[in-house]
Amino acid sequence: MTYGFIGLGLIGGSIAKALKAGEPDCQIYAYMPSREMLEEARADGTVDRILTGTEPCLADCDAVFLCAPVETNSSYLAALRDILTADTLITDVGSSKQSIEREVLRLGLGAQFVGGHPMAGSEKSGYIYSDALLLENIFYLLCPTAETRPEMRKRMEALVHRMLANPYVIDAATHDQAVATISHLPHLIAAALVNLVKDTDNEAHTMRSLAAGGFKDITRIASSSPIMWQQIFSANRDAVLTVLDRYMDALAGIRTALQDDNMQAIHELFLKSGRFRDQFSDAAGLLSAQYSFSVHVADKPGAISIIAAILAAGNVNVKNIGINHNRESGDGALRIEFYDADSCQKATTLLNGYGFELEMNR
Ligand SMILES: NC(=O)c1ccc[n+]([C@@H]2O[C@H](COP(=O)([O-])OP(=O)(O)OC[C@H]3O[C@@H](n4cnc5c(N)ncnc54)[C@H](O)[C@@H]3O)[C@@H](O)[C@H]2O)c1
Ligand SMILES: O=C(O)C(=O)C[C@]1(C(=O)O)C=C[C@@H](O)C=C1
Repeated sequence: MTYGFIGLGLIGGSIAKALKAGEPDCQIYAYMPSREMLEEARADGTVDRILTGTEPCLADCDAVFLCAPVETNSSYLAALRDILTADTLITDVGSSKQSIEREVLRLGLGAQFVGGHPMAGSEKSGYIYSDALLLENIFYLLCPTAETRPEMRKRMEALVHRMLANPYVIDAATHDQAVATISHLPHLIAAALVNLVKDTDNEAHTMRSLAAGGFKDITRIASSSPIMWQQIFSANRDAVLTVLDRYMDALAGIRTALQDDNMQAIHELFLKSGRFRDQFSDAAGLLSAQYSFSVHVADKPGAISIIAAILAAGNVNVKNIGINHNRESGDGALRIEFYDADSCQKATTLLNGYGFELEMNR
Protein backbone atom coordinates (compact mmCIF):
# COMPACT_ATOMS: atom_id res chain seq x y z
CA MET A 1 0.00 0.00 0.00
CA THR A 2 1.09 3.57 -0.61
CA TYR A 3 0.01 6.47 1.61
CA GLY A 4 0.39 10.19 0.98
CA PHE A 5 0.62 12.82 3.71
CA ILE A 6 0.11 16.56 3.38
CA GLY A 7 1.33 17.79 6.76
CA LEU A 8 3.47 15.52 8.92
CA GLY A 9 3.37 16.96 12.41
CA LEU A 10 2.19 15.45 15.68
CA ILE A 11 -0.85 13.70 14.21
CA GLY A 12 0.33 13.06 10.62
CA GLY A 13 3.66 11.77 11.91
CA SER A 14 1.96 9.52 14.46
CA ILE A 15 -0.35 8.03 11.81
CA ALA A 16 2.53 7.50 9.37
CA LYS A 17 4.61 5.80 12.07
CA ALA A 18 1.68 3.61 13.15
CA LEU A 19 0.98 2.52 9.56
CA LYS A 20 4.66 1.80 8.97
CA ALA A 21 4.87 -0.21 12.18
CA GLY A 22 1.86 -2.34 11.19
CA GLU A 23 2.90 -2.71 7.58
CA PRO A 24 6.67 -2.19 7.17
CA ASP A 25 6.53 -2.64 3.38
CA CYS A 26 4.12 0.25 2.84
CA GLN A 27 5.35 3.34 1.03
CA ILE A 28 4.90 6.73 2.67
CA TYR A 29 5.01 9.89 0.55
CA ALA A 30 4.95 13.13 2.51
CA TYR A 31 4.99 16.87 2.17
CA MET A 32 5.26 19.63 4.75
CA PRO A 33 6.92 23.03 4.49
CA SER A 34 9.94 22.05 6.59
CA ARG A 35 12.42 20.17 4.39
CA GLU A 36 14.58 19.56 7.45
CA MET A 37 11.77 17.71 9.25
CA LEU A 38 11.00 15.70 6.11
CA GLU A 39 14.66 14.65 5.91
CA GLU A 40 14.46 13.61 9.57
CA ALA A 41 11.33 11.55 8.88
CA ARG A 42 13.11 9.85 5.97
CA ALA A 43 16.21 9.23 8.08
CA ASP A 44 14.18 7.53 10.83
CA GLY A 45 12.54 5.24 8.27
CA THR A 46 9.01 6.71 8.35
CA VAL A 47 8.99 8.53 5.00
CA ASP A 48 10.05 6.82 1.78
CA ARG A 49 9.54 9.68 -0.63
CA ILE A 50 9.77 13.39 0.11
CA LEU A 51 7.37 15.54 -1.90
CA THR A 52 7.76 19.22 -2.71
CA GLY A 53 3.98 19.80 -2.71
CA THR A 54 1.03 18.09 -4.37
CA GLU A 55 3.10 16.13 -6.88
CA PRO A 56 1.47 13.92 -9.58
CA CYS A 57 2.89 10.78 -7.90
CA LEU A 58 0.16 11.17 -5.24
CA ALA A 59 -1.99 9.38 -7.82
CA ASP A 60 -0.12 6.16 -6.80
CA CYS A 61 -1.55 6.41 -3.30
CA ASP A 62 -4.25 4.16 -1.87
CA ALA A 63 -5.02 6.92 0.62
CA VAL A 64 -4.02 10.54 1.04
CA PHE A 65 -4.10 11.95 4.59
CA LEU A 66 -4.55 15.69 5.05
CA CYS A 67 -2.80 16.44 8.36
CA ALA A 68 -2.24 20.20 8.32
CA PRO A 69 -4.39 22.75 10.23
CA VAL A 70 -8.08 22.41 9.29
CA GLU A 71 -8.46 25.28 6.84
CA THR A 72 -5.12 24.48 5.20
CA ASN A 73 -6.37 20.92 4.66
CA SER A 74 -9.43 22.20 2.79
CA SER A 75 -7.23 24.41 0.64
CA TYR A 76 -5.47 21.32 -0.79
CA LEU A 77 -8.62 19.58 -2.05
CA ALA A 78 -8.81 21.37 -5.41
CA ALA A 79 -5.21 20.45 -6.25
CA LEU A 80 -5.83 16.84 -5.21
CA ARG A 81 -8.91 16.65 -7.45
CA ASP A 82 -6.70 17.49 -10.43
CA ILE A 83 -4.19 14.74 -9.60
CA LEU A 84 -6.02 11.79 -8.05
CA THR A 85 -8.21 9.20 -9.71
CA ALA A 86 -11.40 7.96 -8.05
CA ASP A 87 -9.38 5.00 -6.67
CA THR A 88 -7.59 7.06 -4.02
CA LEU A 89 -9.25 7.51 -0.65
CA ILE A 90 -8.99 11.07 0.65
CA THR A 91 -9.18 11.63 4.38
CA ASP A 92 -8.22 14.32 6.88
CA VAL A 93 -7.53 14.46 10.61
CA GLY A 94 -8.95 17.90 11.33
CA SER A 95 -10.67 18.75 14.60
CA SER A 96 -13.77 20.12 12.88
CA LYS A 97 -15.63 18.22 10.20
CA GLN A 98 -18.43 20.22 8.54
CA SER A 99 -16.29 22.84 6.82
CA ILE A 100 -14.07 20.32 4.99
CA GLU A 101 -17.10 18.17 4.13
CA ARG A 102 -18.75 21.20 2.48
CA GLU A 103 -15.64 21.83 0.38
CA VAL A 104 -15.33 18.14 -0.54
CA LEU A 105 -18.93 18.05 -1.76
CA ARG A 106 -18.55 21.35 -3.63
CA LEU A 107 -15.58 19.91 -5.50
CA GLY A 108 -17.36 16.64 -6.32
CA LEU A 109 -14.99 14.50 -4.20
CA GLY A 110 -17.67 13.11 -1.84
CA ALA A 111 -17.52 9.52 -3.14
CA GLN A 112 -13.84 9.06 -2.25
CA PHE A 113 -13.75 11.06 0.99
CA VAL A 114 -14.09 9.97 4.60
CA GLY A 115 -13.50 12.70 7.18
CA GLY A 116 -11.44 11.58 10.16
CA HIS A 117 -10.62 12.87 13.62
CA PRO A 118 -8.46 10.92 16.05
CA MET A 119 -9.59 11.80 19.59
CA ALA A 120 -6.09 11.99 20.98
CA GLY A 121 -3.32 14.49 20.88
CA SER A 122 -1.17 16.74 22.92
CA GLU A 123 -0.28 20.35 23.57
CA LYS A 124 3.01 19.62 21.79
CA SER A 125 3.20 20.15 18.04
CA GLY A 126 5.47 18.96 15.31
CA TYR A 127 6.87 15.76 13.89
CA ILE A 128 9.41 15.42 16.70
CA TYR A 129 6.58 14.68 19.14
CA SER A 130 4.87 12.11 16.91
CA ASP A 131 4.59 8.60 18.23
CA ALA A 132 3.44 5.34 16.63
CA LEU A 133 1.39 4.55 19.74
CA LEU A 134 -0.33 7.94 20.18
CA LEU A 135 -3.53 6.61 18.67
CA GLU A 136 -3.54 3.21 20.36
CA ASN A 137 -6.98 2.33 21.79
CA ILE A 138 -8.49 5.74 21.14
CA PHE A 139 -11.70 6.59 19.34
CA TYR A 140 -10.94 7.61 15.76
CA LEU A 141 -14.04 9.49 14.63
CA LEU A 142 -15.11 8.93 11.03
CA CYS A 143 -17.48 11.14 9.03
CA PRO A 144 -18.31 9.56 5.69
CA THR A 145 -20.24 11.90 3.38
CA ALA A 146 -23.67 10.95 2.03
CA GLU A 147 -21.83 10.05 -1.20
CA THR A 148 -18.91 8.03 0.20
CA ARG A 149 -18.54 4.70 -1.61
CA PRO A 150 -18.80 1.68 0.77
CA GLU A 151 -15.36 0.42 -0.33
CA MET A 152 -13.79 3.75 0.69
CA ARG A 153 -15.45 3.61 4.09
CA LYS A 154 -14.23 0.03 4.54
CA ARG A 155 -10.70 1.01 3.49
CA MET A 156 -10.71 3.83 6.03
CA GLU A 157 -11.95 1.59 8.82
CA ALA A 158 -9.23 -0.94 8.03
CA LEU A 159 -6.60 1.81 8.22
CA VAL A 160 -7.89 2.94 11.60
CA HIS A 161 -7.65 -0.64 12.90
CA ARG A 162 -4.11 -0.82 11.55
CA MET A 163 -3.29 2.25 13.68
CA LEU A 164 -4.64 0.21 16.67
CA ALA A 165 -7.45 2.75 17.10
CA ASN A 166 -11.24 2.21 17.22
CA PRO A 167 -13.35 3.63 14.39
CA TYR A 168 -16.48 5.48 15.53
CA VAL A 169 -18.80 6.72 12.79
CA ILE A 170 -20.60 10.01 13.45
CA ASP A 171 -22.17 12.66 11.20
CA ALA A 172 -20.22 15.87 10.77
CA ALA A 173 -22.85 18.15 12.38
CA THR A 174 -23.16 16.03 15.54
CA HIS A 175 -19.37 15.79 15.65
CA ASP A 176 -18.85 19.56 15.50
CA GLN A 177 -21.42 20.20 18.21
CA ALA A 178 -19.92 17.59 20.54
CA VAL A 179 -16.28 18.62 20.15
CA ALA A 180 -17.22 22.30 20.58
CA THR A 181 -18.13 21.38 24.18
CA ILE A 182 -15.63 18.64 25.08
CA SER A 183 -12.55 19.90 23.25
CA HIS A 184 -12.80 23.40 21.78
CA LEU A 185 -14.37 25.22 24.76
CA PRO A 186 -11.88 23.67 27.24
CA HIS A 187 -9.00 25.07 25.15
CA LEU A 188 -10.52 28.57 25.32
CA ILE A 189 -11.04 28.26 29.07
CA ALA A 190 -7.46 27.08 29.63
CA ALA A 191 -5.96 29.89 27.55
CA ALA A 192 -8.12 32.57 29.20
CA LEU A 193 -7.26 31.31 32.69
CA VAL A 194 -3.52 31.29 32.02
CA ASN A 195 -3.70 34.79 30.57
CA LEU A 196 -5.69 35.95 33.62
CA VAL A 197 -2.78 34.88 35.81
CA LYS A 198 -0.25 36.49 33.47
CA ASP A 199 -2.17 39.77 33.41
CA THR A 200 -2.93 39.97 37.14
CA ASP A 201 0.14 38.47 38.83
CA ASN A 202 2.32 40.76 40.94
CA GLU A 203 5.95 41.65 40.27
CA ALA A 204 7.15 38.82 42.50
CA HIS A 205 5.18 36.38 40.29
CA THR A 206 3.44 35.01 43.36
CA MET A 207 0.68 33.23 41.45
CA ARG A 208 2.99 31.76 38.83
CA SER A 209 5.32 30.42 41.52
CA LEU A 210 2.57 28.90 43.64
CA ALA A 211 0.33 27.43 40.93
CA ALA A 212 -0.01 23.75 41.79
CA GLY A 213 -1.84 20.65 40.61
CA GLY A 214 -5.29 22.15 40.10
CA PHE A 215 -4.08 25.01 37.91
CA LYS A 216 -1.66 22.80 36.01
CA ASP A 217 -4.24 20.06 35.38
CA ILE A 218 -6.74 22.46 33.90
CA THR A 219 -4.25 24.50 31.84
CA ARG A 220 -1.86 22.01 30.17
CA ILE A 221 -3.64 22.56 26.87
CA ALA A 222 -3.11 26.33 27.02
CA SER A 223 0.28 25.61 25.40
CA SER A 224 -1.32 24.17 22.24
CA SER A 225 -0.49 25.38 18.73
CA PRO A 226 -1.91 28.91 18.09
CA ILE A 227 -2.21 28.37 14.34
CA MET A 228 -4.00 25.05 14.75
CA TRP A 229 -6.51 26.52 17.21
CA GLN A 230 -7.05 29.72 15.25
CA GLN A 231 -8.15 27.58 12.30
CA ILE A 232 -10.33 25.28 14.44
CA PHE A 233 -12.21 28.23 15.95
CA SER A 234 -12.63 29.80 12.55
CA ALA A 235 -14.03 26.54 11.14
CA ASN A 236 -16.31 25.69 14.11
CA ARG A 237 -17.18 29.24 15.20
CA ASP A 238 -20.96 28.89 15.34
CA ALA A 239 -20.98 25.73 17.47
CA VAL A 240 -18.40 27.22 19.84
CA LEU A 241 -20.38 30.45 20.21
CA THR A 242 -23.43 28.43 21.27
CA VAL A 243 -21.59 26.48 23.99
CA LEU A 244 -19.65 29.54 25.09
CA ASP A 245 -22.99 31.26 25.80
CA ARG A 246 -24.13 28.24 27.84
CA TYR A 247 -20.87 28.23 29.76
CA MET A 248 -21.05 31.97 30.48
CA ASP A 249 -24.62 31.46 31.75
CA ALA A 250 -23.30 28.73 34.07
CA LEU A 251 -20.57 31.05 35.36
CA ALA A 252 -23.13 33.82 35.86
CA GLY A 253 -25.22 31.41 37.95
CA ILE A 254 -22.19 30.56 40.08
CA ARG A 255 -21.43 34.26 40.50
CA THR A 256 -24.98 34.91 41.71
CA ALA A 257 -24.74 32.03 44.19
CA LEU A 258 -21.49 33.43 45.60
CA GLN A 259 -22.83 36.95 45.78
CA ASP A 260 -25.93 35.71 47.62
CA ASP A 261 -23.75 33.62 49.93
CA ASN A 262 -25.69 30.58 48.73
CA MET A 263 -23.23 27.89 49.81
CA GLN A 264 -25.81 25.17 49.33
CA ALA A 265 -25.73 25.97 45.60
CA ILE A 266 -21.91 25.70 45.60
CA HIS A 267 -22.14 22.37 47.42
CA GLU A 268 -24.62 21.09 44.85
CA LEU A 269 -22.45 22.35 42.01
CA PHE A 270 -19.61 20.04 43.07
CA LEU A 271 -21.88 17.19 44.10
CA LYS A 272 -23.46 17.11 40.65
CA SER A 273 -20.19 17.58 38.73
CA GLY A 274 -18.34 15.01 40.82
CA ARG A 275 -20.98 12.33 40.37
CA PHE A 276 -20.87 12.80 36.62
CA ARG A 277 -17.09 13.20 36.29
CA ASP A 278 -16.47 10.05 38.32
CA GLN A 279 -18.25 8.03 35.66
CA PHE A 280 -15.62 9.02 33.06
CA SER A 281 -12.68 6.83 32.27
CA ASP A 282 -9.32 8.58 32.64
CA ALA A 283 -7.74 6.12 30.27
CA ALA A 284 -6.94 7.27 26.73
CA GLY A 285 -10.36 6.47 25.32
CA LEU A 286 -13.59 4.99 26.57
CA LEU A 287 -12.66 1.68 25.02
CA SER A 288 -9.19 1.58 26.53
CA ALA A 289 -8.07 -1.23 28.70
CA GLN A 290 -9.01 -0.59 32.31
CA TYR A 291 -6.15 -2.59 33.77
CA SER A 292 -4.13 0.14 35.37
CA PHE A 293 -3.28 1.76 38.68
CA SER A 294 -1.31 4.69 39.99
CA VAL A 295 1.39 4.32 42.57
CA HIS A 296 2.91 7.20 44.49
CA VAL A 297 6.65 7.59 43.90
CA ALA A 298 9.03 9.83 45.80
CA ASP A 299 11.31 12.12 43.79
CA LYS A 300 14.43 10.08 44.55
CA PRO A 301 16.97 8.49 42.19
CA GLY A 302 16.01 4.91 41.37
CA ALA A 303 12.41 5.17 42.64
CA ILE A 304 10.95 4.10 39.30
CA SER A 305 13.55 1.42 38.63
CA ILE A 306 12.72 -0.29 41.95
CA ILE A 307 9.09 -0.67 40.86
CA ALA A 308 10.15 -1.79 37.39
CA ALA A 309 12.52 -4.36 38.91
CA ILE A 310 9.80 -5.78 41.20
CA LEU A 311 7.46 -6.21 38.23
CA ALA A 312 10.17 -7.68 36.01
CA ALA A 313 11.22 -10.17 38.71
CA GLY A 314 7.56 -11.20 39.01
CA ASN A 315 7.43 -11.68 35.23
CA VAL A 316 4.64 -9.12 34.81
CA ASN A 317 4.30 -7.60 31.35
CA VAL A 318 3.74 -3.83 31.47
CA LYS A 319 1.85 -2.16 28.63
CA ASN A 320 2.46 1.48 29.45
CA ILE A 321 4.12 3.48 32.15
CA GLY A 322 4.01 7.23 32.72
CA ILE A 323 4.54 9.75 35.46
CA ASN A 324 1.98 12.35 36.33
CA HIS A 325 3.63 15.23 38.19
CA ASN A 326 1.19 17.28 40.17
CA ARG A 327 3.02 18.08 43.35
CA GLU A 328 5.43 20.95 43.72
CA SER A 329 7.92 18.70 45.57
CA GLY A 330 8.55 16.86 42.31
CA ASP A 331 6.98 13.65 43.62
CA GLY A 332 4.35 12.12 41.42
CA ALA A 333 1.99 9.30 40.65
CA LEU A 334 3.38 6.60 38.42
CA ARG A 335 0.60 5.31 36.22
CA ILE A 336 1.13 1.72 35.14
CA GLU A 337 -1.08 0.00 32.59
CA PHE A 338 -1.28 -3.73 31.87
CA TYR A 339 -2.57 -5.83 29.01
CA ASP A 340 -4.97 -7.90 31.07
CA ALA A 341 -6.65 -8.27 34.44
CA ASP A 342 -4.31 -11.11 35.52
CA SER A 343 -1.16 -9.02 35.06
CA CYS A 344 -2.77 -6.08 36.85
CA GLN A 345 -3.78 -8.31 39.78
CA LYS A 346 -0.34 -9.92 39.98
CA ALA A 347 1.35 -6.51 39.97
CA THR A 348 -1.00 -5.26 42.68
CA THR A 349 -0.13 -8.20 44.92
CA LEU A 350 3.61 -7.80 44.28
CA LEU A 351 3.73 -4.06 44.95
CA ASN A 352 1.41 -4.26 47.96
CA GLY A 353 3.81 -6.88 49.32
CA TYR A 354 6.60 -4.31 49.16
CA GLY A 355 4.45 -1.72 50.94
CA PHE A 356 3.52 0.44 47.94
CA GLU A 357 0.13 2.11 48.11
CA LEU A 358 -1.85 1.79 44.90
CA GLU A 359 -4.83 3.63 43.59
CA MET A 360 -6.81 1.70 40.98
CA ASN A 361 -7.68 3.71 37.86
CA ARG A 362 -11.11 3.37 36.39
N1 LIG B 1 -2.85 18.23 18.29
C1 LIG B 1 -3.92 17.56 18.61
O1 LIG B 1 -4.15 17.31 19.79
C2 LIG B 1 -4.85 17.10 17.52
C3 LIG B 1 -5.68 16.00 17.77
C4 LIG B 1 -6.53 15.55 16.76
C5 LIG B 1 -6.56 16.21 15.54
N2 LIG B 1 -5.76 17.29 15.32
C6 LIG B 1 -5.80 17.92 14.00
O2 LIG B 1 -4.66 17.45 13.31
C7 LIG B 1 -4.20 18.43 12.40
C8 LIG B 1 -2.71 18.61 12.61
O3 LIG B 1 -2.47 18.95 13.96
P1 LIG B 1 -1.08 18.59 14.65
O4 LIG B 1 -1.33 18.58 16.10
O5 LIG B 1 -0.45 17.41 13.98
O6 LIG B 1 -0.27 19.90 14.31
P2 LIG B 1 1.28 20.05 14.02
O7 LIG B 1 1.55 21.52 14.08
O8 LIG B 1 2.06 19.13 14.84
O9 LIG B 1 1.38 19.58 12.50
C9 LIG B 1 0.89 20.31 11.42
C10 LIG B 1 1.61 19.88 10.18
O10 LIG B 1 1.06 20.60 9.08
C11 LIG B 1 2.14 21.15 8.34
N3 LIG B 1 1.69 22.31 7.60
C12 LIG B 1 1.45 23.55 8.05
N4 LIG B 1 1.09 24.35 7.03
C13 LIG B 1 1.12 23.58 5.92
C14 LIG B 1 0.87 23.82 4.56
N5 LIG B 1 0.51 25.03 4.11
N6 LIG B 1 1.00 22.80 3.69
C15 LIG B 1 1.34 21.56 4.12
N7 LIG B 1 1.60 21.28 5.39
C16 LIG B 1 1.49 22.28 6.29
C17 LIG B 1 3.19 21.45 9.39
O11 LIG B 1 4.46 21.62 8.79
C18 LIG B 1 3.11 20.21 10.23
O12 LIG B 1 3.82 19.16 9.63
C19 LIG B 1 -5.05 19.66 12.64
O13 LIG B 1 -6.00 19.74 11.62
C20 LIG B 1 -5.71 19.42 13.98
O14 LIG B 1 -6.95 20.05 14.02
C21 LIG B 1 -4.89 17.73 16.28
O1 LIG C 1 -4.75 16.03 24.95
C1 LIG C 1 -4.64 17.10 24.38
O2 LIG C 1 -3.67 17.82 24.54
C2 LIG C 1 -5.65 17.53 23.43
O3 LIG C 1 -5.91 18.67 23.41
C3 LIG C 1 -6.26 16.56 22.53
C4 LIG C 1 -7.55 17.02 21.87
C5 LIG C 1 -8.60 17.27 22.95
O4 LIG C 1 -8.85 16.34 23.70
O5 LIG C 1 -9.18 18.34 23.01
C6 LIG C 1 -7.31 18.24 21.08
C7 LIG C 1 -7.80 18.43 19.85
C8 LIG C 1 -8.32 17.34 19.10
O6 LIG C 1 -8.97 17.61 17.99
C9 LIG C 1 -8.51 16.11 19.78
C10 LIG C 1 -8.00 15.91 21.00
